[in-house]
Amino acid sequence: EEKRWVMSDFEVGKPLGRGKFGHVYLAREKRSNQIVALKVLFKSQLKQSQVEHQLRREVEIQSHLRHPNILRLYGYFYDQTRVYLILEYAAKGELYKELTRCKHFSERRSATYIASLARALIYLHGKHVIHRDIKPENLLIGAQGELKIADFGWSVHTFNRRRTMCGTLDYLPPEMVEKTEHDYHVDIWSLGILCYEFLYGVPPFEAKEHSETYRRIVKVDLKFPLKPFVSPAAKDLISQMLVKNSAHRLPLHKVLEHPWIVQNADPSGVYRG
Ligand SMILES: CC[C@@H](NC(=O)c1cc2[nH]nc(NC(=O)c3ccc(N4CCN(C)CC4)cc3)c2s1)c1ccccc1
Repeated sequence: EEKRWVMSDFEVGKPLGRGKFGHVYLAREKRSNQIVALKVLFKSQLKQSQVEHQLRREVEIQSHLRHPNILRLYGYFYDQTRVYLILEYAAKGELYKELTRCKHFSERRSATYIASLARALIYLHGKHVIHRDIKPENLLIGAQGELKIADFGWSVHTFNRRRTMCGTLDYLPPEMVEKTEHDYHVDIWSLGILCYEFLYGVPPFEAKEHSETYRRIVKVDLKFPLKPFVSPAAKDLISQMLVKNSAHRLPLHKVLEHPWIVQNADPSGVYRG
């Protein structure tokens, strides 16, 4: 079944966006007329950042995953200078742009997204995969408004450890900031950060200086602003996920049973507005 894809199999359309090491374009696979997203990464940039092994892992992991809230990776190919990933097209675009536009999400929308992500993480952890980079920039919205986890660049199989993070610190749990051992509980922490950011529009430990964010994370200096109004049930869920001791974080199946999720999440996992 491993088909060898080439550039001429596709008709490339408009640029959809950009990320680290490259761009992503709308494309149509000529034989099937299937619309896809073609992610084009530059080998030169991958090499100088020494992330080729990470990309291989991203492809290896994402190509074997099948879940409605995880973006499909259909295949890949490369030429002299670039690597191409053939990805599922998420027709409603990037979640972080939607969050910026709305400032913050309603409790129903937030709970619906958090429930979808919890289900996706249960599936991932069941396959011994930790995503480790759950944040708005890595979330896309499908044609029916469903959430899709994209960009498995930082994901790992639980048996092998690694660290050296770059980018925002905001989403890192204490054990990763303190560079101690970490496991799948890191994704529960990130889900808590995400829930807070959906409801308030900013992550909980945001600060001007990295050093200040670091201090607030390791101290779990969690504060709930008075505005916008957020229900006590939502705050209770967030407080049970943002716990320093990773073993005491609310397990994902308990997240799905939490009253705030039960009362606010749309059972279909799709937010219809
Ligand atoms: C998450 C970053 C990552 N992105 C992917 O892998 C991506 C994979 C993938 N599949 N579908 C996408 N869809 C879009 O990017 C998209 C953007 C805007 C859209 N709209 C504009 C507003 N309009 C009102 C509605 C339609 C629709 C779809 C993306 S991004 C990445 C990483 C490295 C290099 C490039 C891209």
